Amino acid sequence: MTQPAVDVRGLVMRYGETTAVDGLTLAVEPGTVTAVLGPNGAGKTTTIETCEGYRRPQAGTVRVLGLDPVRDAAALRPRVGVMLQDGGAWSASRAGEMLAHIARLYAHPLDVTALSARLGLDTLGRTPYRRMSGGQQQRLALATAIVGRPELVFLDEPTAGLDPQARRAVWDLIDELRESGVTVVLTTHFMDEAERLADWVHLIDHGRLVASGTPADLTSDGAENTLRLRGPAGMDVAGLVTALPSGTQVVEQVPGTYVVSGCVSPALLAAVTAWCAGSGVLLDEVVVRRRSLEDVFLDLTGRELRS
Ligand SMILES: Nc1ncnc2c1ncn2[C@@H]1O[C@H](COP(=O)(O)OP(=O)(O)OP(=O)(O)O)[C@@H](O)[C@H]1O
Repeated sequence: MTQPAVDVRGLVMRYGETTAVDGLTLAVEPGTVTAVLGPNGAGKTTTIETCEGYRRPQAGTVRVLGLDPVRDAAALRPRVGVMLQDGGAWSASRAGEMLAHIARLYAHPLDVTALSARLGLDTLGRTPYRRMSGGQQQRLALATAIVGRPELVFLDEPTAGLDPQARRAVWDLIDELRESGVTVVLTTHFMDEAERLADWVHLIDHGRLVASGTPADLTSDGAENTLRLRGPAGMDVAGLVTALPSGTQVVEQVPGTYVVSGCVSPALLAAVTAWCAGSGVLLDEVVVRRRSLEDVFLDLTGRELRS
């Protein structure tokens, strides 16, 4: 196996009595977009900040591009882009100046004018950072993370607070980063975003890894997808079940709405429609509902609110 871009082993991080990260082990394959997901307080930011070299592991090891993020910070700085949750910019700085200044620190930066236009920062003129909207500050933080053409970029909630247009622009940019071979590690609370962008997902809770895989693996793993039928109320559910592969269940949830659960396959769909044809039943609607990443997330981390 190639050397992971990020290699976290047995990481433990505590704040006083609180164990934020509790023996976490995970790896990020180079060239992938990897999403680190978890409920509030799961330990995502602490883990990412440790990978960025802002915190020293209290136990375990962290390697980024094969290097120690604290000891080898100087060697990693030109190779790793970082987008923090709260930008960390000087309040009087202007978007264009700040981006141009940061670009000058790198040997082969992206074109600042083009990047500003892509992220809608080109119209900000002399607006100081403190007067920018949250979404503008967020986009500037993303631009500063990638302007130096990093090999690896950490994006902490890159689309939090963005409107739908800006969100799409950020998604396109992340797609392009992947296409150009950049490794992207991102945290997000938007499950549709993770499903859309990530090649790989690590789900963490209480500072530990609870699941890992591609979005497709996670949503199909042991999952019972469902088929939802709408038709006449009071259909012969018992008769339908006998016509379907063993293990399939059918429930009339409310009159006229039926949920068929089991292994949803083309054969199951054909068996349902064949039974309907044989029984003279005309369905109004047949919907295949696949488990989403959000279903997996809620199943694994529970539905109660986190503080
Ligand atoms: N500087 C700090 N001092 C004390 N406790 C902290 C500090 N930073 C984080 N914590 C605690 O550590 C735990 C993990 O926090 P962390 O910010 O890493 O989680 P997270 O998964 O990023 O959460 P969120 O999704 O809300 O951003 C939480 O219980 C949090 O309250």
